[in-house]
This record gives sequence, structure tokens and C-alpha cells, in this order.
Amino acid sequence: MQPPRLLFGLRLRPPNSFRSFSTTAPRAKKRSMPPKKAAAPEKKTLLGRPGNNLKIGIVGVPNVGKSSFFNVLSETDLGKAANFPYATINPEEARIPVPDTRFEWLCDLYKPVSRVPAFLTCIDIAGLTAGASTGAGLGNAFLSHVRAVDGIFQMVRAFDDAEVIHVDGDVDPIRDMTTIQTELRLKDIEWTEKALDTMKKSSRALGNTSLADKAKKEEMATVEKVLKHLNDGKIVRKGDWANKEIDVINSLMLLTARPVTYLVNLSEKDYARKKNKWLPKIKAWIDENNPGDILIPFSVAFEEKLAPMSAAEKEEAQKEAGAVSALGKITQAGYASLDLIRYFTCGPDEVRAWTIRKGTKAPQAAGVIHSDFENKFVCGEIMSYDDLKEHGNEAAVKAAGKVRQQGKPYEMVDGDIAYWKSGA
Ligand SMILES: Nc1ncnc2c1ncn2[C@@H]1O[C@H](COP(=O)(O)OP(=O)(O)OP(=O)(O)O)[C@@H](O)[C@H]1O
Ligand SMILES: [Mg+2]
Repeated sequence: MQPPRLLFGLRLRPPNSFRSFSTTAPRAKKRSMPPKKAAAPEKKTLLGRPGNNLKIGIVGVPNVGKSSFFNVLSETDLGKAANFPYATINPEEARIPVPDTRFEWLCDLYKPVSRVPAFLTCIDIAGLTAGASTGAGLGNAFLSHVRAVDGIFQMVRAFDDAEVIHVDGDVDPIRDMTTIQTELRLKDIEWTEKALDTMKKSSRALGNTSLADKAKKEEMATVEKVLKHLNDGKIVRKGDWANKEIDVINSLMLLTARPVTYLVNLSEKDYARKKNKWLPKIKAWIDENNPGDILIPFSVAFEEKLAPMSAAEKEEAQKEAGAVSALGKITQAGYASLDLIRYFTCGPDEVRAWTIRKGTKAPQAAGVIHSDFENKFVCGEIMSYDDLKEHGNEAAVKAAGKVRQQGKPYEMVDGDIAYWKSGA
């Protein structure tokens, strides 16, 4: 057997030199059986599309600052920002670097030629209005743009400005949040009803004996349960589902299954003084309707003011305003809402963050770099960022015995630093 290929600079031992529990080793004294451990609780399946290339879409009623936010976030002018409703028609996409102090620290340590942080893919979507689910305006087309994303940044207008038209006549974030949630839910009802219809048609021939038929019946029962949940006025991501049900839900690609981060767009003044008459009501609405969802107050106007400034000017302006830019925090929250984590590869050539979903095993994590690393996976030499930070350098982490050889079953932890070994 060929020795494994050297990846990312660490010396390798061939796989057969790993310590194994050989049958020729002296036998340990027979001990009495340890008491049985309680079975580990079943791991919850994640809601949403599997994969690492997940996207977050900016959703909200028209003319509330979605495209302006997209532009400051992406440092582009791709978003069609304008003071009239439905300025945006076609979605625009950008990759936003996710701020991470660990990444910065690793770059300082390795001083690599190339540095690649983790990215969040963000999409600017057209405004949704009441009736979108039944096709009002371009409602159906716009909702299909929401279906193409995995998570939602929901832009909520809480700034007063007579110059900026609101499609419903006045500023009322609670009405707007209710509108969006209702439209997404109604669309989910329609979508689920269709799925159920199709299943019912093909179920006529189902018998009672074969396992496949039983599975189909179970699946249909889950879809019926989801439909009832939606018809009861509830959204999918706030349901309590068993893993088997989550598998069915994930195949339905429902809009209300997507995680939502509420971004409350304030005036510059309100953001600086950290006060706005709507904020307590918005928080109460979220606590009542979608407990646990993240709310981030910020100001698109303030971010737009900072955008063209140099780093030094930005610092000065933030000090003067007594407020800091929220863009980094928003990007991090969006990334986390999609259950994304990252591991690092480090060396003098490159320090790079690789995005994976929580629960990803070592071979699939290696496969994000190259499919060969997954297909010919041997093992990973893994240390945690915290250990590296504590010991100061790789050699010291090794000397402390904290570089671990991890095999196929290893589940990656956020902040792992990995050196993959793959077969030739
Ligand atoms: N915090 C704020 N204070 C004052 N004006 C704002 C604020 N945020 C956004 N605006 C203004 O609101 C208007 C609409 O912005 P934008 O085009 O980004 O909205 P949108 O949600 O993308 O609209 P659409 O749904 O039509 O695509 C712009 O004139 C923008 O400058
Ligand atoms: Mg827009």
C-alpha cells in the first residue's frame, strides 16, 4: 500500500503505523463489566437543505432598505437601491467575508502568502407584499426567489422618513412582520397541499405489507401533520419534529422552515441613542410568535455613511456617533443561523477557513477542499484553535500531545485546524 500523500505540510506516518489494538498484545486482566451507560440522546437532524454552500436572502416588504443594506454589506452597488417600491426585480448575489478574530490571529501567526476567510453568500430579493402568495404583483416569482435561499435576513423598517414611501401608507413593523410571515405560511400551505395531492394519487396502489409502502404511508402522515400545523397558523421551524419527520420536511423545501434573523432598520439618530418606539414591540412580537429568533437593530443610513470612509475615518465617525457598525455582527449571525461552522487549514502558503455544516464528519469536511480528499480519506491530524492559541505554535501543541489523529467517524468542531491525509 502506498503511504498517504502529505497535505498541508505536516509529517505523516503511514496508516498501518497507527496504534491499534492487536490480538497479539498481552491480554488485560479480566474486569467486571462496567455499569451500562444510558443510551446517548438521539442527535437532532438539522432542518434545511444539506450541504455547505448555503445562502441567505434579504426578505421584507418593499422599499424598506433591503438593497441599500445589501450594497453596504457587499461593498458593491449591485443592489438596485432606490426610493420607490419594487426597485428590485431580479435577485443579486454576493459573497460576504465573515469576520472572525480566530482567523485574524492565525494569519498573524502563519503570515501566509494567501488568506481566505469564510464567506456567507447573500442575496438581495424583491419586496413582498400582502397577497404575494396568491400571485399579487410578481408575488409568485418573488417567493420562488425565497425558496432558492436557505435562510432569511428579514429587513424590518422602523425608521420614520416622510420622503421614503411605505407601500401600506405608514410605518408599522408589526404589520410588516405579520405580512411576511403570513405570505410565507400561505405559500407553504399551497405547496404542502400539492405535495399531499400527488402522494394521495400515487398511494391508491399502496399495500399494507411491503416496507416501502409502509414508509410511503408514514411520509404521507407527516405531510398531513405539517399541513395541519400550518393551517393552525404555526410556522414549520417552530414545530417540534422527530428526525424522521424532519427528513420529510426537508424534502418539501418549505419557506417557513428557513431560519430568520430580524434586522431592524432604524434612523441614524435612533441607532446612536439606542432608542426607538417600535423596538420593544418588535421584541415582544418575536418573543410571542417566534421565540429564540435573533433580532439585530442597526441603521442602513448609518452604515451608508460609514461605507465610503477609510478605516481611520470610520473609527472616528463611530466614536463621534457613540455607535458601531453592525455589519460584522449581522454577517456572523446569518452564518450561525444556517448552522454553519468553519475549520481552518494553516501553513506558510495559505491560511484558509472552510465552511461546513454542524455535524459534518471528517471525510466530508476534507471533501469541501477536494472530492479526492473525501474519496481517498485516510485520516486527519487535528488540533483545536484554542489549544494552538494556548501553546503558541504547532510544535508546542504536538509536544503537549494535543494533535489528534481523527478517523472517518470524527465529527468536526468549529475552530478545528486540520491537516488531511489522503491515499495516493
Ligand atoms: N435607515 C434609513 N433611514 C432613512 N432612509 C433609509 C434607511 N434605510 C433605507 N432608506 C431609504 O429607503 C429607500 C429604499 O431603499 P431600498 O431600495 O434599499 O429598499 P428595498 O427594500 O430594496 O426596496 P425594494 O423592495 O423596492 O427593492 C432608499 O431611498 C433608502 O435610501
Ligand atoms: Mg431592493
